[in-house]
Amino acid sequence: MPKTIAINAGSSSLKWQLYEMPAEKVIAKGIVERIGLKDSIFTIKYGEDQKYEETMDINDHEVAVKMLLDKLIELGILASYDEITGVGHRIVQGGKYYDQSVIIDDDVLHKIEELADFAPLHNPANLMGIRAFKELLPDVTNVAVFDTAFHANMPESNARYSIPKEYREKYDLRKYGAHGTSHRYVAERAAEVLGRPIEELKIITCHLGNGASITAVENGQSVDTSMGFTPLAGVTMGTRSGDVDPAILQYLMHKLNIDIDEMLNILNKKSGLLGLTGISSDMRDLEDKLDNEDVKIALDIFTDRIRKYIGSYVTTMNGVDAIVFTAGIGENDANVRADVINGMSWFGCEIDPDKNNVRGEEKVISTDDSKVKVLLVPTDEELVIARDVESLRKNS
Ligand SMILES: Nc1ncnc2c1ncn2[C@@H]1O[C@H](COP(=O)(O)OP(=O)(O)O)[C@@H](O)[C@H]1O
Ligand SMILES: CC(=O)OP(=O)(O)O
Ligand SMILES: [Mg+2]
Repeated sequence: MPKTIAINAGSSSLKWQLYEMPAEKVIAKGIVERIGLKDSIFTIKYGEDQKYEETMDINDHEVAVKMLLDKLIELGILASYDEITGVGHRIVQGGKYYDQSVIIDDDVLHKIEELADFAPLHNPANLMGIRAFKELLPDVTNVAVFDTAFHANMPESNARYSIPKEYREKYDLRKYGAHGTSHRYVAERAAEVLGRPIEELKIITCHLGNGASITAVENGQSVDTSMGFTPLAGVTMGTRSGDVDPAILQYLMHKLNIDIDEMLNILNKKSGLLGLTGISSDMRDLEDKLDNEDVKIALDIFTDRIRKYIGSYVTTMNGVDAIVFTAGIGENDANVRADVINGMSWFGCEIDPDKNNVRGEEKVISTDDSKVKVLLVPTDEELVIARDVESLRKNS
């Protein structure tokens, strides 16, 4: 049976899942963390609860991929490399070029590279993943699945910034959004759970992971989303500021005597929950520290910004039928879900504390008479990637 690997490469990590297709069965999955640092951590989960873990120095993505392929054989998960018929890569930015997944050739590779400024934390890392697989498995089909694809056809009035037309046209300045694979998947699942055609629904999807974004989905299409030209915009995230007054940049750059790269590094990597608390970017490290005033305010900011985007998207769509929570925080954190929804009773939205007391399960968590349904839907970007690889591979 053909096997497909779905890859989500970050700057210092590589998450992957190996599927048997078309059965869509996960046969192994894992993560390589701390690539390029001392004591990289290599983990594989497979079979019935079996786990392989090793700590060693893994210098770059190619070494990580080589080790992954070797271990798949050593652990008997694969008999040979030839069993892998497709590799799918999560690519954050597809810019103006892509509104659907494509097989990666030299031109695609070049465009992903060209778009690095449109997703500086992500596209360069995604490229490292592609190059590593192309080097080690040169004959296998590689497919790019873009975070931006789902948002590519949003109404112009939502995608444009109020800046001079000449710059917009010359430099492709617009809202591209991100996490689209996840927003699309959870919106479709939510319609399924509610037993209604997605074409009839107005849905707001909240992808709350390390990066976080909110999307308005009408008629099954993304009509607006909180991330912008890059994934820095929108709600407060783990280390990213989300929306700020752009005049802060000039003011701080003068005060600190720093250049724009350093300024953006502060907004991308030192802000958000980490910057607000000075403690951690990880929600799990903050929730037991509510006696710390900065932590308390940071968590209020986190949920408040999400609630404001939801409110604005209710206006964008002139209504909402369902609000969906997903990703690391959205799937695991009942307090965040409750804090976001409590205070929205004015438009008929009420969470059921008992139903909400759950983790990672696909279900409705609003009260029976809540006019707007609230759902928890675990995302599965890897499955969407594997499906796209399989369909492009078959048709190529
Ligand atoms: N049990 C939990 N409670 C609260 N937050 C959690 C929990 N588990 C994971 N998270 C949060 O999820 C985040 C990671 O989400 P994830 O979707 O995996 O992010 P990414 O794909 O961007 O790496 C972590 O930063 C952490 O804050
Ligand atoms: C686009 C984005 O923010 O992705 P991630 O959440 O994986 O950082
Ligand atoms: Mg993610």
